[in-house]
Amino acid sequence: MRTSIVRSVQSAIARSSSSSSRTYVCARAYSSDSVPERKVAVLGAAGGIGQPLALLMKLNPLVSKLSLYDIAGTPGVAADVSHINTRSEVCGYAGEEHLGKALEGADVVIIPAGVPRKPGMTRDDLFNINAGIVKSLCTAIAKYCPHALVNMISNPVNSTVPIAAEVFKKAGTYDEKRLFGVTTLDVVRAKTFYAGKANVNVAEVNVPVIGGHAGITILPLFSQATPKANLSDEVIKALTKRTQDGGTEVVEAKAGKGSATLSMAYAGAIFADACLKGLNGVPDVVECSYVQSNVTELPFFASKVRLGKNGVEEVLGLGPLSDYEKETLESLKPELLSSIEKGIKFANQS
Ligand SMILES: NC(=O)C1=CN([C@@H]2O[C@H](COP(=O)(O)OP(=O)(O)OC[C@H]3O[C@@H](n4cnc5c(N)ncnc54)[C@H](O)[C@@H]3O)[C@@H](O)[C@H]2O)C=CC1
Ligand SMILES: O=C([O-])CC(=O)C(=O)O
Repeated sequence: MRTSIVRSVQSAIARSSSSSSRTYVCARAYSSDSVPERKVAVLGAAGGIGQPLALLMKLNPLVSKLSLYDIAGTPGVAADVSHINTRSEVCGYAGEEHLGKALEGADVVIIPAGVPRKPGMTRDDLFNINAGIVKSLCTAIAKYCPHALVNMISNPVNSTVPIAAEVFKKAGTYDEKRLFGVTTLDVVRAKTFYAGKANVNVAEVNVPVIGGHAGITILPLFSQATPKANLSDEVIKALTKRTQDGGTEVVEAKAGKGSATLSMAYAGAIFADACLKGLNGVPDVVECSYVQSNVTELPFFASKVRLGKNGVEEVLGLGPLSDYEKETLESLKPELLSSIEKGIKFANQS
């Protein structure tokens, strides 16, 4: 992903001698026969995450159609990114009456629609607003692109993914292989924080992160981190806590102006790229994601997942855990279960 973005940017700069100005909503750049046609839709594309995510997906050579949907503001975002001379055609859709067109034929739908946290709030405090948004967007997905891979970013992810599953079940379109809670930002943070403490090249670091995506439900497995480093128990605990509180660290630093957007867009682009590679048959694509799972007794759980032509090819096991990780895993289960149940209840009563 990193290499392909750099290549796209480099070749875009090399080709930047002439660009025409376009004022229409859909703009085609150029086509390529070497990779399959893939449509990616971003719902909430005019927001803090949506805009940089739209940029990063426009730089992805695996995307042939980029569909940007929001309740307002998307024609401007679409016109802007459409001038970037990369493969994809870009279309901007604003307003619910255009949601069907935005979704039709999508292979991957990324959902960063909804309100972000302010200081003092938990992700669960977003439930009342975001649950309804996610429910209505997923109802439309079931209707217009029931086979798309859905990348859920909207918080609280621990509940919005079960809501999506229930909506799809009711519509008769649920396929557990195609629904993903995006927890990649937890992995991105764990890698960065670990590299800093272990004094290793961050580009080589791998750290699985399991559980869910809120506070103590986020469990980075530093015992499995590579390259190996001899970190003390205290340092591992501090790294775990910092990863769990990474979102809050950004919310506080932004002081009322929202939560992580740029790092989230990066993480979302990494995960969508992995989904596209899996769909295209690239072997051994593995990312952590919050999916329907039986690796624990909880119905949804984040762990390493192998991606393939149908979405989830295999939910991988947790591997060996340290005593600290075993204890932390047990203590996160009640909160995660209650967030899952809250989502299921919401979807079935409203
Ligand atoms: N999974 C993760 O790791 C992360 C998740 N998030 C979550 O992502 C969500 C979005 O965050 P930001 O982009 O910062 O918020 P934002 O407020 O900047 O953007 C949200 C966008 O969603 C749009 N929107 C609202 N209702 C909509 C609907 N019914 N259909 C389509 N679009 C709709 C808004 O118009 C807005 O443009 C929040 O819930 C936030 O908590 C944020 C960071 C990390
Ligand atoms: O903390 C938040 O509200 C946004 C988020 O999920 C993150 O940054 O991990």
